[in-house]
Amino acid sequence: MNKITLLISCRDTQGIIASVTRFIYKKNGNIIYIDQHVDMEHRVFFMRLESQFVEFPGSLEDFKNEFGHRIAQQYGMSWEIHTDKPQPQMAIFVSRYDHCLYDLLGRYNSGELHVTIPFIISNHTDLKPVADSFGIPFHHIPVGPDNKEEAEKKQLYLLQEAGVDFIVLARYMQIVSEKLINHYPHKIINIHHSFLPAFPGAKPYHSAFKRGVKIIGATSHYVTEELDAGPIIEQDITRVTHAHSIEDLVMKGRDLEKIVLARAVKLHISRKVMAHNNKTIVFS
Ligand SMILES: Nc1nc2c(c(=O)[nH]1)N[C@@H](CN(C=O)c1ccc(C(=O)N[C@@H](CCC(=O)O)C(=O)O)cc1)CN2
Repeated sequence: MNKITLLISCRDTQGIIASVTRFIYKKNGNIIYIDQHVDMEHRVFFMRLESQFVEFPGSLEDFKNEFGHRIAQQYGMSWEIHTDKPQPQMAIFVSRYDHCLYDLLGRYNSGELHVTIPFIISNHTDLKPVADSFGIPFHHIPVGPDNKEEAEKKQLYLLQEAGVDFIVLARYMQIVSEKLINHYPHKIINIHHSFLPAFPGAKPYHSAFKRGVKIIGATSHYVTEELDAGPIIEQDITRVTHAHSIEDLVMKGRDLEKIVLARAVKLHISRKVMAHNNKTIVFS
């Protein structure tokens, strides 16, 4: 069975759903999922639709061209059509912390993540044995104050050569540049180890401990140039008390980071996230 996932956004007006579903119907598609949201403040309409086809009507390119000319242009839509095959290519960037990397590779190994991981990139060599144990190529690209541009050129070459679709920063402790972000707009997913907007930056657990908070959290967001300020995809929290040391906060936080990052990555893979005005619509 052929399945497509359609994501659209456009100025809100009457008849959008009717026009789109009629087009799918005329192409003998069976709609198996449909959800929509209207940003009432900005009058913007968002929709996610999945349709199955017993026999896909011609080529995907022809389908896209016809949808573009007959429907999307009429409403001034931004739109994407995705198929389940080929699986998206997901690159992982990591530094020295291994908990998110192990979690993602474990889920990948058990078939939970419908992606292909072509390689892992790191600015340190510490986690190469982890990559080796899962049989995934590991590229060590050191990053220092004097070679950030050169390092990113190497990263971009590997990413483009492998046809990478999106990047996961699994506790990658380097600021990525506008150049890399512009090549992958809303396609770089970071896990930040705090309940944003509280405690951005490299040492949130220390800041949380010093502040004496009673709740800590983790946030997964799309990366933008501004540090830890991109559209939030997923968050979660846990309660802490005066009795918890910084080390306790770090340990409790790690579990949250793994869960939140995995949820965000799976939502992205399922094409259930649409970014708009530095926020996200996350379909169920
Ligand atoms: N352009 C962006 N790059 C990155 C983001 C982001 O939101 N936008 N998130 C970070 C991850 N991160 C927190 O989640 C983070 C990573 C690193 C730092 C930091 O201050 N790094 C120092 C160097 C630290 C080191 O070498 O260990 C630096 O780069 O000068 C803060 C927050 C990933 N990149």
